[in-house]
Amino acid sequence: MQVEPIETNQEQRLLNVVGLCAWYGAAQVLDDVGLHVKRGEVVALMGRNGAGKSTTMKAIMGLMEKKRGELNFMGVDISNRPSHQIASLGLGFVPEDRRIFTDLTVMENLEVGRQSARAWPDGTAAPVWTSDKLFKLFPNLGEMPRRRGGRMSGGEQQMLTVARTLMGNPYLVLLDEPSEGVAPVIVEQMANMIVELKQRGVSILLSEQNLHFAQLVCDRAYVLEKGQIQFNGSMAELEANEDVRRAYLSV
Ligand SMILES: Nc1ncnc2c1ncn2[C@@H]1O[C@H](COP(=O)(O)OP(=O)(O)OP(=O)(O)O)[C@@H](O)[C@H]1O
Repeated sequence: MQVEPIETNQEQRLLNVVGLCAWYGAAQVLDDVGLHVKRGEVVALMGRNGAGKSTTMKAIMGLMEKKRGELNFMGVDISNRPSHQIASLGLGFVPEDRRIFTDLTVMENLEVGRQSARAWPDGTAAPVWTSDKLFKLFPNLGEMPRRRGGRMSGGEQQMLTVARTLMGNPYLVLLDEPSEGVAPVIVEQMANMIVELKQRGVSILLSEQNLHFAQLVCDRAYVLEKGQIQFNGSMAELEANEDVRRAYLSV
C-alpha cells in the first residue's frame, strides 16, 4: 500500500481522511483508507465494482452504521456527526442512485436543496448557486423547469441530482459515479460540468471506474481495491503506471 506523503501545509485540505475502516454487519469493507482533497482540486477515487468507492463516500457523509477513523472537513471533526450536519457544513453528496423527488418539478427539486451562501475562512465568498446559474450549467434542465422528476430521463435526473446538491452551495462535492449508466452525450455534459465547477472554485471527489473520464477532469487519483488504497498520485503517474492500471482498473 502507498502511504500518503506528509505535507507541512495541511491548511488547504478541505477534506482529510485518515485510517478509515467501515463494516457492513460483520464484514469489513474499508481498511485504513487515507485520502485528502485540497481547495480547488478534482480528485478521482477509482477502482472496480465492489472496491469500496461508494462505501468510502457514505462513511465520509456519516451514512455507515459502523466505521472508525479520523474524518475532518473544513477543520471540523466530522467522524461522529450525523449526515445532515455534515451536509450543512458545506459537504455535498450526489449518491449513485439518483434521489430526486419524482412528484416535484425541476424548480421544486432545486428549492429543496437550497442553503445559505457561504464564505471561505479567509472571508472571501465561496461559490454560490441560483437556479438561473444552474440552468446555464445544465441547459437541458433550463428547458424543463416545470417538468416533474418522474417524467425525466435517467440522465436528466442525474443532472437534477447534481444541480440540487449545488443549491446547497457546497465547498466540496462527493460525486458517486456520475458517468455510470447514462448515455454518451450525458457523459460528455457531465465532464464539461465538472470542468466548469472546478473553474468556479468547487472542489470534487469523484468516484469513477472509467479512466478516460477521470483523465478528462481530474488532477489526482486514488485507486481502491478490496477496501484498501493501492495507489495515489497524479493522473499522469496513473496513466504511466501500467501495472496499477492492469491490476486494479478495467483497462
Ligand atoms: N448494503 C450493503 N450490505 C452489505 N455489503 C455491501 C453493501 N453495499 C456494498 N456492500 C459490499 O461492500 C463492498 C464495497 O462496495 P461499494 O459499493 O462500496 O463498492 P464500489 O467500489 O462503490 O462499487 P460499485 O461501483 O459497484 O458501487 C462490496 O464487497 C459490496 O458487495
